[in-house]
Parts: sequence; C-alpha cells; structure tokens
Amino acid sequence: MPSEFLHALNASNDASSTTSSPVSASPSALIAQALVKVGAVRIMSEQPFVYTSGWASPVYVDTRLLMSDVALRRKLIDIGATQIAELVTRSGINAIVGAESSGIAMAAWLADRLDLPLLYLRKRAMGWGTAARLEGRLPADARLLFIDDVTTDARSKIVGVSALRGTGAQVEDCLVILDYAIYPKTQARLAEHSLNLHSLTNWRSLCDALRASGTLSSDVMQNLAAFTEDPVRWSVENGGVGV
Ligand SMILES: O=P(O)(O)OC[C@H]1O[C@H](OP(=O)(O)OP(=O)(O)O)[C@H](O)[C@@H]1O
Ligand SMILES: O=C(O)c1cc(=O)[nH]c(=O)[nH]1
Repeated sequence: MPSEFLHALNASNDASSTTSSPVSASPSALIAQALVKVGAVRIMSEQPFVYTSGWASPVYVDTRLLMSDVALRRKLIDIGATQIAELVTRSGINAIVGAESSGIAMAAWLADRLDLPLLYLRKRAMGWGTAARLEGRLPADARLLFIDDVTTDARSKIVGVSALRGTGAQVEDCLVILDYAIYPKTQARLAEHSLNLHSLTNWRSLCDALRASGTLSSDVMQNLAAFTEDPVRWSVENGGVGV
C-alpha cells in the first residue's frame, strides 16, 4: 500500500461529521455511507494502490476499519444478517467459513448472529490432508457460506471455494462486504464455477457516498470515473496487471 493517500472522509469519532441517512436509503447505500464515514475509502494522492492480485487502482477500501467502530459494525451485521438469513434457510447452509484474514471477523459475527458453526480458511496449508487449510470442524453434510471482505475479479474466491469443495463440502454461495462489480468477466468466472456472489455494497454505491461527502476535487472525481469506466485499462496505464 503506498504511504501517501488521503482519507475520503473524517473518522467516525468526529460527531460533527455525522449525516443523517434518508429513511429510504438502500442497504447498499447505508453500508457505503458507513465505509465512507469510518474513513475506510482511501483515494490515491500520487501513487496508485496495487492490490495483492496485481491490479493497480486509485482506490483502496479498508473494510477492517469497521471492526473498530462498534455502532457501525452493528449496523453492518444487522444488514448482513438480514440479507443472508433467507439464503441460509433456503439453501440449508449449516456453517460459515471466513477467508483469512479480512473475512474472519465478519464471518464470526454473522455466524454468531445466525447461530451457525464457524470455520476459517487459511491462505496456505498448515497440516495435512484435504482440510489442511481449514480451521474448525465441518458439520456432517456440510453446506457452507464463504465470507470475505472484498471482491475485485473473484479469482481468490474461486480458489478458496475450490479448496472448500475439496473437503467434500457443498459451497454455492459467497458473501462479501464490497463487490467492486466493475471488473470484466467476473460474472462469467463465477458462473463457470457455479458460485453465487452476494454483496452488501458495491463500488457504484461507494462513488455515490463519496460524491455526497463533497470531499473530492473534480480532478479526483475524473480519475475515479476513468477507473469506473475501464478498471483494466486504468490498471495497465498505471503499472498494474491487465488480465
Ligand atoms: O480475488 P478476489 O475474490 O477479487 O478478492 C480479492 C482478495 O484480495 C484481498 O485479500 P488479500 O489476499 O490481500 O488478503 P487479506 O484478507 O489478508 O488482506 C481482498 O481482501 C480479497 O480477499
Ligand atoms: O483486491 C484487494 O486486494 C483489495 C481491494 C480493496 O479495495 N480493499 C482490500 O482490502 N483489498
């Protein structure tokens, strides 16, 4: 992560920065506002962010900041639990798996709220056998919901879900806090692996929340618009990967 960035909005302990949300705001808009409010949306100043996957981007969303704000975290869990409760019942999901590292806290809170067993999936194996990346105990006839913080192109979700399926568990659903939902071929990639991606918010909702915050200059807004329009081209032109 580059050292220079500006926070998109003041941190949440600045009570004067609190803005009321319209009663009709969608869950996606509410989560986006919470991320902006907690200062989780970082916009590049000089150097682009380069994600672990190699994409260069003008934005980095640190959803982990929500962990430390009790009121916003509760709002996140309320919305997340409401959104997935029906899916859990309908699909017979009987355990939740968090992705190391940023998915674990969210997975734990949701598992607790929904009275479901919790496991987490390591990035690398520690131990032996098909469950070497998995911590916790799978229930019988495991049917899992995989939870992570963010998705760009979904490649790491597919790798994670393949590992989970290798244990014999059924996994058809994945939940993230933020799905950028602008990277090409993501839907086709998910469909090819029979994986449904559910998200609590997306980049377009975040853009709306950023715009409403009134903190970004027109140059920054233009740069974000170019990224939104073509994130692959933006990445390549700024030293990141293109596929
Ligand atoms: O490939 P995608 O599905 O689009 O998702 C991108 C993943 O990359 C990041 O995690 P990272 O590997 O940096 O791990 P972290 O959770 O430890 O930050 C991010 O938190 C997502 O988990
Ligand atoms: O893809 C990533 O690595 C990534 C992007 C982002 O905005 N936030 C994050 O935590 N990870």
